Amino acid sequence: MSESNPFENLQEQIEDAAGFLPDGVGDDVLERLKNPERVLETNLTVDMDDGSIESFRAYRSQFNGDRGPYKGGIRYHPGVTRDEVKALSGWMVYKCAVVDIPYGGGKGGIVVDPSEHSADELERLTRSFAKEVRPFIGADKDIPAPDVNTGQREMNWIKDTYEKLENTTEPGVITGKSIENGGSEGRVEATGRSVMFAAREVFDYLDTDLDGATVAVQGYGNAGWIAAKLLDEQGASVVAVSDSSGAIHDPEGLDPVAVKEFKNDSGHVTGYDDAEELTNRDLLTLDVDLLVPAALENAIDEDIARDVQADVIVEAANGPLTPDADDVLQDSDITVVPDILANAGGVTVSYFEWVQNRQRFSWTENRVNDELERVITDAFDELTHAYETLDLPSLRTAAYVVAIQRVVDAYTGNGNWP
Ligand SMILES: NC(=O)C1=CN([C@@H]2O[C@H](COP(=O)(O)OP(=O)(O)OC[C@H]3O[C@@H](n4cnc5c(N)ncnc54)[C@H](O)[C@@H]3O)[C@@H](O)[C@H]2O)C=CC1
Ligand SMILES: O=C(O)CCC(=O)C(=O)O
Repeated sequence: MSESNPFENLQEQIEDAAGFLPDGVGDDVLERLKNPERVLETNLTVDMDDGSIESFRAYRSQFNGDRGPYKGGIRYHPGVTRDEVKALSGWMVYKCAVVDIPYGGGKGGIVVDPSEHSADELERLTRSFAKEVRPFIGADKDIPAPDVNTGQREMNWIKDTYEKLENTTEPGVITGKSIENGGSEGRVEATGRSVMFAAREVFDYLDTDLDGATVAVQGYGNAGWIAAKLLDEQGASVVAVSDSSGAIHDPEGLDPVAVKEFKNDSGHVTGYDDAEELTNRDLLTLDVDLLVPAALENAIDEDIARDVQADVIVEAANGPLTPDADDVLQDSDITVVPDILANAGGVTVSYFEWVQNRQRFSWTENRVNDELERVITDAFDELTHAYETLDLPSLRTAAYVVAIQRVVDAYTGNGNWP
């Protein structure tokens, strides 16, 4: 994986796109668009099961709140850094803007390898984080959600801690909860589902068929495995998948559900059936119709990009391509559907969860999925419209132009500028 700094990459993406805004944007506003409003950085001290105490660095970045409360997930990973969290919070701003949901962007992270801790230790760590961020979060302030290595369990702990400390019931303080705790139908599948919708829309736009297309998926967690399953249901053939253990390949097509069951039992995708094993790099350069990076940022750098053979990339992960890789792929006429649209299903259904929590009224799974489909297809149409009418260099630039314009309009509409 490249050492490229995700925060610098985010800033480069914003700067590049801002140059294409029809009315331009002043330098002072551009600085605001490129930098977080505030970052909480703290140390969590947590009791371990053996009686010792360990401390963990933790962050919450609130990047921009011009369009609504800060919104974004919480990541548990040993590689979390302040700059990574800042970048992820910035991508949330433009993601919420491109799908036009009324949120700003935020993101949190804790430097921890969850596989090295018991459930009790993770609960104490999560509740300690919730106590630390409590003054800054709330259904109208900042609404966390799941990201890498966090899910319903952690969201339930945060909701419970917050509500006890505030002596209230406020399920909308966090999304991605279990259904019994106020979660929404369809949230677990939402990120992978929007990746599938984005793939379907771009294949249609390019006048090619998703039915029968070959697909490689990097990362077999929440986003990757659901994308693989739903793409398979659309008739695509998922020929390769990977996780941090390595990659597996079957040119005849893998069964995504059977691979997931194997991973649930064994902890990894490698060793599945008699599938050929590949390196993680080999998976990224397979000759497939569609490549879905669904692991971490900077998975594809300039060097790997030169060897990519896929015709289309749909980004399930946040920031999986470095800007240099993006340039190489553009020169090779490989179409990239950017993360801020393709994986926006997660936050969109989080928004539906928040709306349901506020209304104290639950939607059916069909309603959630239908509304999600509408949001993603409308956003894809707006993006391709901007791409064509403004003659923009890539769909990523188009997504940022649409999104930045919305953030600037909200900021200036508040009477801030010019
Ligand atoms: N969970 C969600 O709702 C959303 C997630 N995302 C993004 O999707 C990406 C994945 O997130 P989740 O699926 O939630 O995380 P997850 O923790 O469920 O899964 C991550 C997967 O990536 C694999 N992985 C890690 N390093 C790898 C490598 N070098 N090569 C191959 N596989 C590798 C892991 O083994 C695991 O299978 C992240 O970039 C996240 O920010 C984006 C929007 C929403
Ligand atoms: O569901 C959410 O609010 C945010 C999900 C997230 O962290 C992301 O889209 O990267």
